[in-house]
Amino acid sequence: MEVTLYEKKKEIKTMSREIVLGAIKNSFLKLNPLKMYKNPVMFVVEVGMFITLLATIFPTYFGSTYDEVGYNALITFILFVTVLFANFAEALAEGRGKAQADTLKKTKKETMAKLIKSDGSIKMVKSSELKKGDIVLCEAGDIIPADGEIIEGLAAIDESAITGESAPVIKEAGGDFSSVTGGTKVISDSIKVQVTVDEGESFLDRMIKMVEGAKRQKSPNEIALTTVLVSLTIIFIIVVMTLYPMAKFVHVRISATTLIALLVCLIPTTIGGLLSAIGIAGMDRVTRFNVIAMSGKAVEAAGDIDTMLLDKTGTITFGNRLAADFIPVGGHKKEEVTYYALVSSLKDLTPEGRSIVDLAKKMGVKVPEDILDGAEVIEFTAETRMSGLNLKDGTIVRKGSYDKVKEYIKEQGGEIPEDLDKEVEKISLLGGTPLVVVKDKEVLGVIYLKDTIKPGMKERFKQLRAMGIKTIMVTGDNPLTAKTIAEEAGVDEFIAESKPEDKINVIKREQAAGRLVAMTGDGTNDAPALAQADVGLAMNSGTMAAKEAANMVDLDSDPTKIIEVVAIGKQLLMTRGALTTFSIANDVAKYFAILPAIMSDTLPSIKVLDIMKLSSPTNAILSALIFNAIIIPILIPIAMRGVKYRPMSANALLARNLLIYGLGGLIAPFVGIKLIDLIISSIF
Ligand SMILES: Nc1ncnc2c1ncn2[C@@H]1O[C@H](COP(=O)(O)OP(=O)(O)OP(=O)(O)O)[C@@H](O)[C@H]1O
Ligand SMILES: [K+]
Ligand SMILES: [Mg+2]
Repeated sequence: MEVTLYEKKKEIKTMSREIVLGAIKNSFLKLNPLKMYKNPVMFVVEVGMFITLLATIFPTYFGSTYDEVGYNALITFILFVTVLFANFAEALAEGRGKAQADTLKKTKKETMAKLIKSDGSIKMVKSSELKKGDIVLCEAGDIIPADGEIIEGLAAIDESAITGESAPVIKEAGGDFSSVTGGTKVISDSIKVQVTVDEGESFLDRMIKMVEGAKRQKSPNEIALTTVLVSLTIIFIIVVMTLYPMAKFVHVRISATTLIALLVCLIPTTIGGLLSAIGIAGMDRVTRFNVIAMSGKAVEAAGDIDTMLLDKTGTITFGNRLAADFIPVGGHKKEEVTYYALVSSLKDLTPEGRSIVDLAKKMGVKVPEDILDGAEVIEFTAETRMSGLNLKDGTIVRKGSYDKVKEYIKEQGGEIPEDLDKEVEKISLLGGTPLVVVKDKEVLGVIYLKDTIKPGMKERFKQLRAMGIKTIMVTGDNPLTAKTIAEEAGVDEFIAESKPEDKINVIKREQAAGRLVAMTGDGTNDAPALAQADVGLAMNSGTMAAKEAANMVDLDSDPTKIIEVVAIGKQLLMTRGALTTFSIANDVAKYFAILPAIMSDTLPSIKVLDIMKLSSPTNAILSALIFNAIIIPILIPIAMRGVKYRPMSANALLARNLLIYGLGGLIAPFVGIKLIDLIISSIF
């Protein structure tokens, strides 16, 4: 099973000359101990370096002889390079984000806004002067001055500055596509926009802060791991310190420099040096998928997801549910149901409604020109699942979901035709959505709304199952349609005829069972559920409320991208785990490489342990320390790219990683140190 992980990745230059040069400069700036202490393991190395530096200048105070000044200087230099390598890893990871932030900042320039005053007149003001609640006019060619909701009109908007997608999107007042983002451009028509945020809190501001890492805080997982690394470091400091009196007791002289070299080899410098780079790079990978994550914690939570909530229409299916046929029931004629289906949809602006009008007109059905005069519009809501018109002559026309229409007919005291069930079932078994058409209290027939499952969904759900993630489809559609689509797409569970609040209940139920839940959504009524979910991915096309509640926003508005986000989160957790395993295994191996070499001169009995046969004790220490330093840059590509990822269960992954990174970590130092020793001994 292959992963589709990087398929859609936008090709952004990841490692430009500027980024590398900037990272080199920043790795020196990060040497400042006031910054360095935030990375405790590397801070210990830096302190060690200062001590060996002093031992180079005043050797006798530190148990060295004047003969060893060169050795002390060399150790100091290697330690310096070790710290620098670690800083470079972090700076490189940060650099990519900074480059992206710079591009975004260019988008965020001061523009002039057409503020509509309370008397209706227009005043030109600077965009930075706008406040929440202000109403502005945006016409073709204007840059939208602030985030807001369209309160009047419809326009084509170029959002490429933010999404990178050049095709314009249509935004209009009312519904789930009414939010606009500051910095985007109106291409045609004009809209009135109510500003929804104050200066400095806009979506663009949040994006810039996020990619710059200004908001980057250590995630709980990172903090926990740092605590483990610090504990290990403290243990090794104690071990190395007790080594001194022990050596003295058996008349082995060990200088402070050698002890520090030994300490640095033993403490987890590899993972200590790469830890923050792994986290930053993980977030960066999400960003390059055009998903903005509000925190590293959110990305990691995605890696731990147990349950994923998806809606049917638009996520699993294409979502452009189009009318395909009109089917009469109860002895009515096809013309009749087609006509009233058309009438019921004349003012229905949903894609479903518009497709009904299109199909009926294509079939040649016409309505009187004055039919809408004095008619009352009943708009579709997810709550009522019906829409229609109350005509001036008293005729009531409705269309809606099977269950709601049945309720409605019962209330009106009407009859349900016997053949309705059969027709509804037929459509549902095809995975279509049946809409029942009603005139007054009579059922006329059914509209067949056709929808298609996106290609490759089955594969994707299979991958999710392989990762141990349960998928639940939550849909407003009827149980039979839901069942058909659920089976065809291969989701694990489905909930049909659900109201918006059902989503939040499902999330709460799963969380109460101790599971971490992800969901995608775009509507204002999704906002509470997006906030409740551990990972909430909002669509950029959706409402501001949804975007604010979620902890991630997909700029491409592709609901299935949650699958990639989960994969990236898992990859981030795995990379951190793998490199931690490698680092610690490495340190254990180094212990067996160096200690026999140091001791075997004076303690011949230790010789049996000296399997590496290094050229001299001094060379053993130098080789180990050099290996310890260069393993950091060698692993930078893995830290940045993430370890190879294949969907499989957590246990299988753990076993695989222990094998590769644990065993690899044990063997690598023996090979590496031996090689370096061969080189050193041939030089000196
Ligand atoms: N324009 C409309 N007029 C009347 N009824 C509609 C209209 N659109 C949809 N319906 C009915 O309402 C139901 C619920 O619609 P809603 O959009 O809330 O959910 P859905 O799109 O079916 O499911 P999902 O939650 O997967 O998107 C639909 O299954 C359909 O029966
Ligand atoms: K180490
Ligand atoms: Mg829907």
